[in-house]
Amino acid sequence: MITVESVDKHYEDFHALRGVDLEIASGSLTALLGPSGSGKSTLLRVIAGLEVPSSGRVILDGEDVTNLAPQQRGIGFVFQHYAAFEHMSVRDNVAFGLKIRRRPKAEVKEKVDELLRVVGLDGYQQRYPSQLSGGQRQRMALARALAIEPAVLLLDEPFGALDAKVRAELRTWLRRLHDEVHVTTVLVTHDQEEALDVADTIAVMDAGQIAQAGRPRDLYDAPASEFVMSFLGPVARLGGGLVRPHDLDLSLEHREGATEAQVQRVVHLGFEVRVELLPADAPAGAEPVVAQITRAEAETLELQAGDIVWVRAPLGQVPGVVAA
Ligand SMILES: Nc1ncnc2c1ncn2[C@@H]1O[C@H](COP(=O)(O)OP(=O)(O)OP(=O)(O)O)[C@@H](O)[C@H]1O
Repeated sequence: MITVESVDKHYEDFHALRGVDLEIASGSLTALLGPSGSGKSTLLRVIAGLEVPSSGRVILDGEDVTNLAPQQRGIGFVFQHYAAFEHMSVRDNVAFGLKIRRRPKAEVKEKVDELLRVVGLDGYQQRYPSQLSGGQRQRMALARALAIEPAVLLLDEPFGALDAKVRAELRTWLRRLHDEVHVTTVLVTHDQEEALDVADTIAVMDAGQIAQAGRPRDLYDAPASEFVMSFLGPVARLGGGLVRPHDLDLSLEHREGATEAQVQRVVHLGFEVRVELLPADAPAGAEPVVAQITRAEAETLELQAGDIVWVRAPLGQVPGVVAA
């Protein structure tokens, strides 16, 4: 268990972390999610011991480590741009931490082979980093971080520099790797899809504070604020409140609680259909309200640009009120 207790971090006159309290369960995969500058990396670096908090404590498995150096914390770290030893083979890169700890040769070889299998780089032992793809380099970085059997694995946008397809593959892979090795993992990301896909707990950060922490589903279904709601997925603003586009209900007749709107555009996205609507009471120049409906619904309604429809939030979810 990692406990972050009332942590503040000031950089001269900038207040980067503001009273952060967070509990990270042993064996979990927790994502720190938030916009650029919200303090994700700073919090990760405080947990790692690369930054000393201005006040507050970091407790690892019951031990106050606030004043311990990073190498005394049993932590593996992977950054976005991994600095590999370019003149060393993949085997030697992964073996590095074990050799420093003067482990017997046979044990090192066995361990490195096992790790390279786990990260899907078996057979790459003799290659050099320059002969690997970006995704393979990051997997080698993970193998290297895992080699010392850290109590905690900290990942700062580890796939950030890679293209979207490789990122998606690697996060599926990371999830499976985590299921296999169960090391307590904290992942920094600004990508909500990545966090929802991979993490079992998400802590959403906003301006140096934890806006909300919990299971991905709970955050998605019961966001504590408009900030959390809009950060975790698409939103539509209707009658002053936020709703999910797929929760909007369209009909051709007036219904209780519905708002009259004109269809601006109907976009077919395969299975789903996006309907851009302009509410009758919208001020001039307002952004359209986007509703997401199924193809079958769109066919039943026979929607076309220019049509008048009635749109409402789900019953019981009054626009203007966000679940607390
Ligand atoms: N060494 C430093 N000196 C001064 N200010 C800093 C320092 N490191 C970070 N900051 C500031 O602290 C704030 C939080 O930075 P941090 O890197 O933690 O954000 P982040 O959420 O990880 O952002 P990103 O997604 O862009 O990496 C930023 O406004 C940043 O400019």
